[in-house]
Amino acid sequence: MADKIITYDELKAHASKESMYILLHGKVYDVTKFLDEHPGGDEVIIAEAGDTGKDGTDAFEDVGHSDEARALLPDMLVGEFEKDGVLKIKTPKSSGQTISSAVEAGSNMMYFIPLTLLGAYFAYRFYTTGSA
Ligand code: HEM
Repeated sequence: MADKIITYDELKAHASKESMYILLHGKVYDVTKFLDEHPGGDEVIIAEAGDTGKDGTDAFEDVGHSDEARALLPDMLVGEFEKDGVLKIKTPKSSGQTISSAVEAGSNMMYFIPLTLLGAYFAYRFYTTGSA
C-alpha cells in the first residue's frame, strides 16, 4: 500500500467529501474520514486538498502540528506522490527553512546596524567633548 505511486491526476480526482486526498511531505493521505474529526475544522484541509492541486506541506507545517497530529498520518497513508510530475513536492526540510533563516539573519542585522551607529556616535562624542 505504502509503495503505491499516486499521480497528480489521481490526487486531483479525490476532491470530494466522499473521497479526499491531501499531499503532505511527498506522500498522499486519505483524509476523508478525518475531515469531521480535525480540530482545525474541515475547511482548512479542503483548502489544501484534492482538486486544488496544491501541496499542503507548508500549510500543515505553518500550524506547528504536534507529534500527536503527525502520529495520525501513517494510518491515512495511501502512497508516495509521483516524483517527476507537474507538481514539485515539498519536504519538511525544504519547506520554509531557508526563508525563516533569512528572516532571522535579517532581523539580527536590523539591530546590529543601528546599535553600531549609536556606539560610533557616543564614541565620537566621548572623544570630542573630553578633549575640548
Ligand atoms: C491529514 C492531515 C492533518 C492532520 C492529521 C491534522 C491534525 C491536527 C490535530 C491533531 C490538531 C490538534 C492540535 C495538534 O495536535 O497539533 C490540529 C489542529 C489544527 N490543524 Fe490540522 N491536521 C492536518 C492537516 C491540516 C491542514 C492541511 C491544515 C491547514 C492549514 C491544518 C490546520 C490546523 C489548524 C489551524 C489547527 C489548530 C486548531 C486550533 O487549535 O484551533 N491541519 N490538526
